[in-house]
Amino acid sequence: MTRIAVIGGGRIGEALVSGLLQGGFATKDLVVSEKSEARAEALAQEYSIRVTGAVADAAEGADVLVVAVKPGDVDAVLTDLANADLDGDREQLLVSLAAGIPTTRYENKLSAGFPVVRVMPNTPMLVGEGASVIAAGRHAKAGHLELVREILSSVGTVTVVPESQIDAVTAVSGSGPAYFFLIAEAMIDAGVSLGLSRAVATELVVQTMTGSAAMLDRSGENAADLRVAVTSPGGTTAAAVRELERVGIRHAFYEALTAARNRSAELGSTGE
Ligand SMILES: NC(=O)C1=CN([C@@H]2O[C@H](COP(=O)(O)OP(=O)(O)OC[C@H]3O[C@@H](n4cnc5c(N)ncnc54)[C@H](O)[C@@H]3O)[C@@H](O)[C@H]2O)C=CC1
Ligand SMILES: O=C(O)[C@@H]1CCC=N1
Repeated sequence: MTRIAVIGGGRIGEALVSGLLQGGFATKDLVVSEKSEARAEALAQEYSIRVTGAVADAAEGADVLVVAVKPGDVDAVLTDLANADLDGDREQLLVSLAAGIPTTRYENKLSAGFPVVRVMPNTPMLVGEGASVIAAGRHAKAGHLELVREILSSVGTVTVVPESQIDAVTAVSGSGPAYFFLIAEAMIDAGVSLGLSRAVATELVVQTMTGSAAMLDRSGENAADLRVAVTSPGGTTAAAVRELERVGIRHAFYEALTAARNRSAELGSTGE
């Protein structure tokens, strides 16, 4: 069985651990390295897995090293890995979940030829509905991509792209859940302002979003056609859409995703 070390047990590290365990991954094949003691204790309790404070301790004996720390902490992890007494006989693979950080940053610090796969995950992996996008580094072979695909497919969909597209992917699916939650929040508040209880507004918004996402996924129709089907001539939806267009909702999304893409590229060059 593949042994996985997750370095950084924060929000995305925990989402991965939780998703993998729910998908049937064995607790004995999973170890987390987490530098916050409180966080380490909480993870060990919640998931009954081994959690250690030392990166090297987690990395030794693991087949796959998943880096899930903030971009600014990646260099410190790489220094720990470079100084660790890793098992030279074992073929290891490094998988980076960090936004912005290119595979070359890892390749330049690890031993020659070390395979690296860059991943942009998203938090719905916590409930097995993640969208993970993977890109091969210079030394990653088809078999390495396949292994990463196999691991991540237990927590959602997996798409392969060239690394040059990962910043754009980060803007769409990595940050995407936040846009979605922001819209949900705004719709709930708007429902409350129209006199609905928060409980009723929340229930309606959650089901409307779940149902609409299911239609988009399963109906075979595109988003524009599905929206048109709800928009009766002279009706309520047309009145609402007119307001959304007046305040520039499309332009807002173009600008927002461009800002996220640019920020991802910036994280790659500065790390902060
Ligand atoms: N939160 C999200 O939706 C997404 C996050 N990401 C990426 O995942 C990475 C982690 O993000 P979050 O989980 O949100 O951050 P976070 O701050 O919640 O988690 C990072 C964790 O790493 C730990 N850590 C830092 N340095 C460490 C070290 N040297 N050894 C062991 N543990 C260490 C911290 O104590 C913290 O618990 C980032 O690089 C981010 O760009 C990618 C996609 C989505
Ligand atoms: O906001 C961030 O930087 C991370 C990367 C994608 C989602 N969250």
